[in-house]
Amino acid sequence: MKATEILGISPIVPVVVLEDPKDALPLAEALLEGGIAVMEITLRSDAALASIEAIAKELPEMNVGAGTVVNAEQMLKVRDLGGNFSFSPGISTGLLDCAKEEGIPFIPGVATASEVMLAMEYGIEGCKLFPATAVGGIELLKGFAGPFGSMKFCPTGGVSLANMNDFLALPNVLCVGGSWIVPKTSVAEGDFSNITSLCKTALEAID
Ligand SMILES: O=C(O)C(=O)C[C@H](O)[C@H](O)COP(=O)(O)O
Repeated sequence: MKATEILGISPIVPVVVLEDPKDALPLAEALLEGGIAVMEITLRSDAALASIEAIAKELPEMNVGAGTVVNAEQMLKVRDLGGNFSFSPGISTGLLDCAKEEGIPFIPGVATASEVMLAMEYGIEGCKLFPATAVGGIELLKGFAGPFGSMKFCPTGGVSLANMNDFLALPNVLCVGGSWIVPKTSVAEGDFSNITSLCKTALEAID
């Protein structure tokens, strides 16, 4: 699947931190029940890789990938475990070369015009804007739309129910990423039905 197709699966990409792989399947099921069939599990915890593996194996209807991928070794590991894509908070030639050589769907994080141009040199059509609100948010995306008319974005970092529609209204935004849809406390308490409700609330609130 191309990176832009991944960004087209759902208007909201949940950014997930899991502390225990046993939470992976119930969480993926809760998101699917809430209408969201894509999830980014960040490699910030020891549980991440096992969680990606479990979901890829047991729930093929969920498009699961990794976030916080910062080197090629991680990108290959994610692919080997069945992960469908890699998101990174940033962009590097090490990651770009690996994704290109191995045909791995890769959504790099960008925050400047030069980083967008580096992505374009590698044929990338969809980037994460990170950290979206801190680097200029809506105004920056409007600015990028001029010189980089064909580049699509997934703003992430500071996006929430309150501002998601401002981002989704922009023609160069395919989806938004956010952790608000999967509160750590709900996962810790096993309150997966709350996560399903948060998905439904967010999807219904899209203009
Ligand atoms: O880990 C990555 O790959 C990242 O790019 C970082 C996350 O996407 C943001 O930390 C989510 O931001 P919030 O929704 O504001 O919590």
